[in-house]
Amino acid sequence: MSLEVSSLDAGYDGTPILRDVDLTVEDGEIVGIVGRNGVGKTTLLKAIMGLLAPESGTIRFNGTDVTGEPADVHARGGIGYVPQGRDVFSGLTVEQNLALGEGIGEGDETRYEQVYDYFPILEERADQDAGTMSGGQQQMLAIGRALVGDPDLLVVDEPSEGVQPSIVQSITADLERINETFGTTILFVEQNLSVIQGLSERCYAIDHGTIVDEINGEGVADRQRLEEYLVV
Ligand SMILES: Nc1ncnc2c1ncn2[C@@H]1O[C@H](COP(=O)(O)OP(=O)(O)OP(=O)(O)O)[C@@H](O)[C@H]1O
Repeated sequence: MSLEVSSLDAGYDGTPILRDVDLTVEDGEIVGIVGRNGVGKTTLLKAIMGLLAPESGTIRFNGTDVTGEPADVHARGGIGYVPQGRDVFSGLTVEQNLALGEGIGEGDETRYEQVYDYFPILEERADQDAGTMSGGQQQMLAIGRALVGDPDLLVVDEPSEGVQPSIVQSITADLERINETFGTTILFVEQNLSVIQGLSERCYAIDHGTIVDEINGEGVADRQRLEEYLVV
């Protein structure tokens, strides 16, 4: 698995948001994208997912140019997406929500078992409407739904948002375990310092639609350096 974004420009209805974004994710890495509200983090993930057509630049997945390909092509090619706000279907059961992920990738029964192993609460609540679950449980469901499709790359938009602090840590640990056990590469957006520090091996800071810093190993442990790019 490899993801390579080069000189990417993207925006909405002619309003530029992302400018000249370069970013790479190597096989097996966990890479974070950090930055304040409204700097373009979600826009970047949408462009990577094919939900927003770039103005210019290229997105390569496993060496293949996928720029401008629609989202379902990205999904079938091995990129799973956990959108901001999760987008679970409240009126569908947990199991029905998971099944939506199956249609996308090459999921099979074994994947369900693995997802239920990771998130036992999803098996316990399989027949309940997703809308009856807490924010944290819905986040687990959204991650589970992406995993059912057996992605090589999991793209996660603000996993801590709307999740109780006590559950944030467990979701962080789950993502780490998914990376270790399945070898799933993870690219995530986050503003929560402890999640960023707990999860990222490396991260990019984004401001006004541009990558302004690339922070490696020791830098990730440097709270002050990260706080420059976050609201504290
Ligand atoms: N669908 C849209 N149409 C027009 N403008 C948009 C749209 N979505 C986002 N924007 C604008 O693009 C800019 C970047 O938004 P984006 O959601 O990518 O930021 P973000 O860093 O993910 O912020 P947050 O952390 O609040 O989600 C903002 O100015 C936002 O108002």
